[in-house]
Amino acid sequence: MEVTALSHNEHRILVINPGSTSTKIGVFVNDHSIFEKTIRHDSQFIQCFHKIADQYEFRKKTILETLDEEGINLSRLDAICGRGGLLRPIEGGTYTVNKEMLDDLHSGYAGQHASNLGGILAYEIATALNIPAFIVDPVVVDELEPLARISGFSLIERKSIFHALNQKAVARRVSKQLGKKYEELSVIVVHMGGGITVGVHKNGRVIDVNNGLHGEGPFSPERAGTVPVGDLIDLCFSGMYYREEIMKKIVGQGGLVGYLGTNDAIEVEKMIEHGDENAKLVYDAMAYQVAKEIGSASAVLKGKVDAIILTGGLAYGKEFVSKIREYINWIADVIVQPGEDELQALAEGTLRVLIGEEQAKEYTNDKIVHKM
Ligand SMILES: Nc1ncnc2c1ncn2[C@@H]1O[C@H](COP(=O)(O)OP(=O)(O)O)[C@@H](O)[C@H]1O
Ligand SMILES: CCCC(=O)OP(=O)(O)O
Repeated sequence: MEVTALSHNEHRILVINPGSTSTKIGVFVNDHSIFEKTIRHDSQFIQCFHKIADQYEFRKKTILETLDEEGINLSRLDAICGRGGLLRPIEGGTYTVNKEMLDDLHSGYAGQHASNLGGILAYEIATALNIPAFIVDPVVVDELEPLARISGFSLIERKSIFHALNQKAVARRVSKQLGKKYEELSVIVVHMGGGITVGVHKNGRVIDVNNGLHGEGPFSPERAGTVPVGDLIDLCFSGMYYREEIMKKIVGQGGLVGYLGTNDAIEVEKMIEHGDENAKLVYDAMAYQVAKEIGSASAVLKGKVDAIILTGGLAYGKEFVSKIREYINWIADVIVQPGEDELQALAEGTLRVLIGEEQAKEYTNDKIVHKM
């Protein structure tokens, strides 16, 4: 690749977004991408690792080899940023990767999710280069209103676990397009990927959102979402399953995977094209549940919704999007922003700190959370 001299106000940033079956990496000069690559991993190989953190050595080697092949000079980097992680609940922003954060990511204190590797990889590669490591808007960004925390069962509090990074980045982008500040708007952002989360963004804060990992909301390509609770309890105590097996059926093998054996919506669309009635019913049900969640989010905003934004991989599906639209068009304008731009969002969050526009926040592990 072409090597150019950096001027004093240019910052070169490596960003790392570990997903369940891929690691996306990018190199940015300020907020301008000069290299991006999705490294795919064999899903059966990945599943051999007992804990997410055990994949660290393998993913690090793959990243470094890829950068080397592309001729990227690591010594010219100024900072590294990873997508993090199932940590304890924190407010949005850019965080320095510190020891307390690393302890929680390594142990999976708040749970197992591929993004736990983001902070670990950023830290390990950055430390060898003597440069800082950050994470931006991790999946545990928690800005819930007190009202939204009440689950209805006094032993369990609702949690904020969602696609915070992409939801906030897309909401900021659309606000700009609408000629307003993110902090002035009330929007509903629907990220539809492996998991599906519907966030209520009011004046720059996500005041309510479904826990998209193992909590609630619509079912998704690989997660069950809300399930009838009494029946789930019966299943748990039926003696037929270990805890890990039930958890896997909810996260990873739930949703489309459970009904149709695939998490790939494109494959499901092909099944429907070939006349598979069951696939059509299940796919329609997923759109129906997403629409119901949007309706519920619009009630949180008392109907004063500036826009509904559909994003994530499933937003590429024209039929799927049009099904959702049929139910929710009456609420507000629907803006479709397919895919995600998480690498860009990581670079922008890091840059805000490097140029002094924001100060990096410090993570502390003094909050106790119910472990999963
Ligand atoms: N063109 C497309 N049409 C319909 N569905 C798509 C399309 N592209 C991707 N998807 C689906 O989007 C889902 C993955 O979304 P993505 O946002 O990449 O997930 P992740 O949460 O892993 O980042 C998969 O079910 C995939 O099949
Ligand atoms: C854990 C909430 C965010 C999420 O579901 O991410 P993926 O869809 O990338 O697994």
